[in-house]
Amino acid sequence: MVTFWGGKRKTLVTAQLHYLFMSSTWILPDDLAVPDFPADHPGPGAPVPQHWSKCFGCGDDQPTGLGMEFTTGEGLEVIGRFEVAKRYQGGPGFIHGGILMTAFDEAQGMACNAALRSAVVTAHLGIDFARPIPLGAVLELRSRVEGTVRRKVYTRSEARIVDGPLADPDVVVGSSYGLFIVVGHEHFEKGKDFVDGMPTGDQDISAV
Ligand SMILES: CCCCCCCC/C=C\CCCCCCCC(=O)SCCNC(=O)CCNC(=O)[C@H](O)C(C)(C)COP(=O)(O)OP(=O)(O)OC[C@H]1O[C@@H](n2cnc3c(N)ncnc32)[C@H](O)[C@@H]1OP(=O)(O)O
Repeated sequence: MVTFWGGKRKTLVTAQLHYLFMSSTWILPDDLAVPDFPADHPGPGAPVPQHWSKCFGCGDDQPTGLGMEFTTGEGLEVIGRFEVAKRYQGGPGFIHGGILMTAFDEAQGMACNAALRSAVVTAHLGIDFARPIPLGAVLELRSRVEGTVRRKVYTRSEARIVDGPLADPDVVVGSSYGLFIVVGHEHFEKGKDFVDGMPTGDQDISAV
């Protein structure tokens, strides 16, 4: 904790500095329900299909997208991977923060879908940028559902560099928490006039 005087009015300003643990506080509700493990869960290492082929996060028919690929992990964990392409640059040589946030959004949405078998949309996302992430790094995002309250789904995710420059699977380079909301197919009805393609796989969920 650091206290100092600042500004023309000499206001007392108190700032808490997190030198050691760069992570924000995210308080889960007391009435959180942990979802049942799906009876037909394939076990660790199974591919988790894209949810929509035009999706910027996971679609294989989206050339400018992240092209994230997902597999199941232990329990309800979902593991996503992508390589930080040069076009995702923010500061010279490093990933743009918004790209990392997009990856966390996608990864936690996929974890909701795998655990609950329901469509979800993002209501709130938080992110901690713990280390600079170089271009060419292969990022692995491990995400899970912490629990649900009615239609609200609370999630967590951590990113590590597992291949390429600065790879170290023991170092968390970023982390995120999310609040997703379970929605019905009518949610996507509003988008059907703007869709720019047709589903290309059985697993595709889109507005068409
Ligand atoms: C990109 C498309 C994704 C396609 C997914 C296809 C399905 C595949 C399935 C799965 C894979 C997922 C992979 C996708 C990954 C990417 C996901 C994205 O980036 S989604 C795009 C960004 N997000 C939006 O565009 C939402 C825009 N917002 C809305 O449409 C509404 O606000 C919505 C649906 C979130 C809530 O509206 P209401 O009318 O249905 O429900 P109300 O009653 O307002 O909220 C329900 C509960 O949630 C709380 N809530 C809602 N928003 C909140 C917020 N921002 N912060 C805190 N609480 C919030 C409320 O207080 C309420 O809580 P109480 O049950 O009463 O306790």
